[in-house]
Amino acid sequence: MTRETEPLTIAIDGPSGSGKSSVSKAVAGRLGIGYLDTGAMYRALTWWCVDRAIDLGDHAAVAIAAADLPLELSADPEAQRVVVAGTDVTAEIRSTAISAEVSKVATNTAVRPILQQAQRDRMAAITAETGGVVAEGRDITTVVAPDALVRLLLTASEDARLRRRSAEVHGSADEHAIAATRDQVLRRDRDDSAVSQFTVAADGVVTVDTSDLDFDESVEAVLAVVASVAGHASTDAP
Ligand SMILES: Nc1ncnc2c1ncn2[C@@H]1O[C@H](COP(=O)(O)OP(=O)(O)O)[C@@H](O)[C@H]1O
Ligand SMILES: Nc1ccn([C@H]2C[C@H](O)[C@@H](COP(=O)(O)OP(=O)(O)O)O2)c(=O)n1
Repeated sequence: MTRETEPLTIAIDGPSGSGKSSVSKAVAGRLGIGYLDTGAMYRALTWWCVDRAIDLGDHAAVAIAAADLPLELSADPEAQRVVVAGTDVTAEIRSTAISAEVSKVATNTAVRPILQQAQRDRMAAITAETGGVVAEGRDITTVVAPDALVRLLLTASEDARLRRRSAEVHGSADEHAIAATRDQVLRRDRDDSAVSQFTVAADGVVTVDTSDLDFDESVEAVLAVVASVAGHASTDAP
């Protein structure tokens, strides 16, 4: 298979607020391939455990819930929908309450191999359906899909990440809003770093620093890496 005909698997990792989800969705849309938000799977499992009153500190019980998680996740980058046991939790899994708890689930080492295998299976199914996939998270370039055709680490300064998340969640990037965002960005990254390496690019992984790029420039920078590594051009003009 030549690089042009090889399935277009793109793995993107990075810390909170680096732009992984929004940039990955736009890149998948421009390339006409599917999208997998692996963080949404950790969030959906957290929601499911809270809903069923499973103690997040009970590692074995959370792992059993992970193996049985009745999750439906859309692959369409323009219409993301997360459904657990028939309940649409697309918005709720982004709530501050779930953001505050999700690292307890993501750092459970009995849970990770279960979700990582589910993510590999999902990547294969999306690739079979659309010819490729953009999968993003914390360990996609290193553990879930180290053989992906294109592997990228999206980074941004702490300041830029706090400002972005603050504007997104609180509609403002003033001092108070930023202070209220620190837990969901910095504390969570610190906790999540215990189980994944997503601040330094692994061998063969290309770093794209978006600190001084706006959103559209970030999308173009990622598409340029895809074109240089895989020889794929995007299908639409911006
Ligand atoms: N390069 C960028 N410049 C400015 N804002 C950005 C950029 N990339 C993403 N954003 C915005 O920052 C917020 C967080 O981005 P998101 O994609 O959710 O990050 P992550 O998935 O890495 O946590 C979103 O509101 C998004 O639109
Ligand atoms: N592959 C992944 C994806 C996410 N996680 C963890 C890290 C985060 O705390 C949660 C939620 O991830 P998500 O990507 O939604 O978080 P952000 O949008 O970057 O704030 O899951 C992980 O450990 N491994």
